[in-house]
Amino acid sequence: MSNTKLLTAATESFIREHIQVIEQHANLINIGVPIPAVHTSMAIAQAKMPTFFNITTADRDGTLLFFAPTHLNESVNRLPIELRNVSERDYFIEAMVTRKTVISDAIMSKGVVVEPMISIATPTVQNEQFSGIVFGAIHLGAINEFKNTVEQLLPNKHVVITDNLGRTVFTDDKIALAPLAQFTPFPVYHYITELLPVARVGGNSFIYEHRMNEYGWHIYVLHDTKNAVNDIENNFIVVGIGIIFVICLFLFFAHKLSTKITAPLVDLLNPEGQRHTKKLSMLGNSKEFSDVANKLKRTQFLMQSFEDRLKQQVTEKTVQLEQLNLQLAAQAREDGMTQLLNRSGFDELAINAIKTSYRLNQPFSLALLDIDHFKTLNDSYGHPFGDKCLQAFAALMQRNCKRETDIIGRYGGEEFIILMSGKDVQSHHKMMQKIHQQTMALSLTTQDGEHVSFTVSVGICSILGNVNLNLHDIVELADEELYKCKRTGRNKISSVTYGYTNEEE
Ligand SMILES: Nc1nc2c(ncn2[C@@H]2O[C@H](COP(=O)(O)OP(=O)(O)OP(=O)(O)O)[C@@H](O)[C@H]2O)c(=O)[nH]1
Repeated sequence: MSNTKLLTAATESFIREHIQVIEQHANLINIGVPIPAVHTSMAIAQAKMPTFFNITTADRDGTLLFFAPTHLNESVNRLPIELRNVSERDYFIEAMVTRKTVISDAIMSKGVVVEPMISIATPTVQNEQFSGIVFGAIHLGAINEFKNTVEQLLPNKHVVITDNLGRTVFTDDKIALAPLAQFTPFPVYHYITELLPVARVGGNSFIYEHRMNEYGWHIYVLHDTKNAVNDIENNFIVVGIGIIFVICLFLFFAHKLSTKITAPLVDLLNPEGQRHTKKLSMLGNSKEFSDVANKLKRTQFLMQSFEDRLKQQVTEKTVQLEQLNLQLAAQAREDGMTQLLNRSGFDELAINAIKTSYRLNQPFSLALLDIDHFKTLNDSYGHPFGDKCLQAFAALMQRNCKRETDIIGRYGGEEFIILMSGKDVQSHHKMMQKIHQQTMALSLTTQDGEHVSFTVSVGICSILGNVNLNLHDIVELADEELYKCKRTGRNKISSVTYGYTNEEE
């Protein structure tokens, strides 16, 4: 039961209890019990119920007839008539008119005792005529019933009870509200509590609960806003931690569940094979699962085949590319017209061959061969014929220089080069003589059917032992010999030997 409901029930039973006493005595009068006996009973009742500071009878004009406690009767009788008459009081008038028990608003008593009070008035009726009232004044300052209830049930809360006009009937000791003080809380709303009404009492703010009892009294239970806000904030933390805990728990179980589902699927894709068997059985052998498993296996198989095919294609392409690279490299070193090495191709091989010869202390010769008057050939028979001569001369060289160690190249234009290693330099010279003679014997037919021959000049540089000359030096020396040939009439061989002898032929 809520706080206000409890208190509402308590106030109702409090009022009912007091009504009963008043109505009992009115009834005694109504049924004709001798008045002295009724007065005696009233005095006893008042003594037993100290919240009644008096239980009184008045005649039909409102004049007080009897006053309990009886020791005040004399004082009452000495009062001026207007103070001994209650005919102007609302509770008297209402009881007279309605012929029913009336509970007054919270008012000040008058007469011998002036205190805040609530009057319970019951009309008396004799010969069906209104004959007066029996009424008891509840001393608001002496209400202790609720105090105990409040202290026991609501130790940290405050209670305000008002009549139906908002005049204070009761407050606990901690609230500084005088009896009869007006208490009509005007709800303002707190930023945290938002929807909870907040009342201000004596400069303090309280969140309040409100209820009205069946007699029109208002019951307010006040909560200190600081405590209430703290309570709410604490609850926020507790609720927040609770929510986080629940989320964590949910995530944990969600993870467990997802792992339980996905682990066997992942395991299915594991090429190690049968490890999934146990996990599969965890899920049961449902048709859906075996469908998924089969599809995954099929996908895995397709992926594997695709990967294998891809690897094979990559390997094939790599080999093709390597071959292409070799071809390109070879082409880069080759003279397109004669298929001999070009200058850079020749240099690359010749440098290594020279180094090897030096290391092995082997003799070697380098010869430059230049077709004589080649320009005239071109000019006389045309450039294509010139090309034909170049190709024929290249073929002639290749036919003669068949040793593995012979390196032949076209060094530019109509100039050819050959490096001969091993054996003796005489054999190199003989080889050049052979080429020289065969060139003279070579006869090429022009487009016009004319037979044309040409000659070649040859400059040779032979090296015996390690003379510390590099390719460039040796080419220059051979070129000097070639120049000598050209200068002295062409169609000649001139040679120089380093490390042994210098000979001109
Ligand atoms: N047909 C043809 N001619 C070329 C090629 N490369 C260079 N020539 C020509 O070869 C000729 C070389 O002429 P020159 O350097 O004066 O030499 P030459 O006429 O042989 O005179 P000498 O060497 O002094 O006997 C030039 O006319 C070039 O145009 C080629 O690939 N094909």
